[in-house]
Amino acid sequence: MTRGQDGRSGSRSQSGGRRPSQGQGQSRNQGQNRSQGQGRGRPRPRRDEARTAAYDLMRAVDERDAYANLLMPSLLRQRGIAGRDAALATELAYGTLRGLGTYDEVIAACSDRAPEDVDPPLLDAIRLGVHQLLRTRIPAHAAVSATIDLVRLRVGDGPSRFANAVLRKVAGRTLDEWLEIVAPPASDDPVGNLAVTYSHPRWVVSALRDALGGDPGETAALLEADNERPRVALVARPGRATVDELVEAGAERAAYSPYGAYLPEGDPGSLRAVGEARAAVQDEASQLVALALTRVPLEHDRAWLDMCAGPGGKAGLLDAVAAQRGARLLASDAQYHRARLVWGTTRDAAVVTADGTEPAWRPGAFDRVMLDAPCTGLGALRRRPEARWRRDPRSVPELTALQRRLLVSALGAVRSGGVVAYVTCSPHLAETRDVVEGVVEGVVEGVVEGVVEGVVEGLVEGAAADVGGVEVLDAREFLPEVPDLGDGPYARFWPHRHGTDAMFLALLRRR
Ligand SMILES: C[S@@+](CC[C@H](N)C(=O)[O-])C[C@H]1O[C@@H](n2cnc3c(N)ncnc32)[C@H](O)[C@@H]1O
Repeated sequence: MTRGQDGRSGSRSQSGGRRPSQGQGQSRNQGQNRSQGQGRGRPRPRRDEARTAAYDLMRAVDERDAYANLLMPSLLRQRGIAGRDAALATELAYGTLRGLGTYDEVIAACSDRAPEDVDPPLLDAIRLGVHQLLRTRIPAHAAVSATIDLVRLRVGDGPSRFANAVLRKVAGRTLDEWLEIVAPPASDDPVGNLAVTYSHPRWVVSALRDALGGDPGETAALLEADNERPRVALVARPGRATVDELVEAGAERAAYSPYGAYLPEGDPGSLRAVGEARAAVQDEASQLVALALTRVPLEHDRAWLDMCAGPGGKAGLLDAVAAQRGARLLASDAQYHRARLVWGTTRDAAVVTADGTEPAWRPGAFDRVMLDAPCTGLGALRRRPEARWRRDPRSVPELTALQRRLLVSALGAVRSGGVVAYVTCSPHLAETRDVVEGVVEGVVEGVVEGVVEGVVEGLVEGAAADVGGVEVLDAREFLPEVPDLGDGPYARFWPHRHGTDAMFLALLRRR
């Protein structure tokens, strides 16, 4: 996994070039690698299935842009790795991918070469070793020798000497001790300090901090939560499954969503309700933003639209609620293969492939519209271990322009008095507050004029701000069971507050 310029979480100059003196860093590991004799007569390297699988996954992420969480299950299955070995392989790969921003700083401090000058296959193996040394209870000698064997098998004998030298130095200190050395002081560079400490790109730290109002303590809590593996959340689609059914199958009732449950262990696909698409894996905040849209009282309530529906998580829930109310959902996505997935999550909905910015429906046709907009996904970093390094801040302006156009189109699709939910799984202010305020103020660059009659100026402040053509509802009022959703009128979910993805919800009513 390479980190681009913008994604870099720090550099040697940031950490002031502070290097541990030679000889330091060997106490914990001294002599532990003697069995790794050099040169001839060296024992053949042993292949460790869990570590090899973790390493191969990291290489696939780097070389083929693979998604770790999608590839890992099939890789484990193909190799017949199960049980504790599968858990170890997954923990090592995901943990290393998440932590590599920190680990590269430590590697830089232990080597004459900057990480970007190290051959990527070798660098990945060293990162895997550093993760074991600094974040697991694997004994140092086992972590080092297993990594050296891995390097010899996958990269070569020569590079194993470099890896050995680096890892022996790394092993001499704890993670906290290394952070004292490699993270820039918070007083000089608060963003850099958080970026190195919690292994996030600087620009992501800045965006998340701004979204949290600048509070450094809360930003740290969020970044820490991003490094945890999320619990498996389930939704029981109403009228099709019940939470009781999921609880009987081993799940625990969710804290907030009336349709939610958490599965502490096991494969959710093995649950009967999930196999029959009556229930599904779905983040609790995703459930709640969809429910909030359905809870806004409307006199006439027949036609619902999910404008960016693929792969169909929210559409599955909206479809089930609509069926209970005698309403009908149209689920649409610009991409055919994404729209096709919605067939699997819905029963009664009509599903089409359509570009939301060029509506395939007549204006004002719908009572409720869900716009779950394409976004940077900065709120779902827990789910994809490598995602934080892949996101590019240069994509933000392009995304926000699309989000504005889609929101204008969504407001055009809803009838007078109808309601639009604008949702992102990103808390970035540019993608959330600024998009809504921009559209409400009528500042929409490059949008066909007149798509939405009556979208007029007005600043969104406080609860239920009335802004002429569009009324911004206080979204929190439709989620009374959830605390700490922010100052309104939007609802903001956070991993460190709610145990969910960071998700943004604005509810807009056409006048
Ligand atoms: C955040 S995802 C939606 C997730 C979905 N609502 C769910 O809960 O499973 C955004 C979706 O928007 C779609 N999309 C992107 N641009 C679009 C456009 N111009 N019109 C319609 N859909 C679009 C993408 O293909 C993607 O499936």
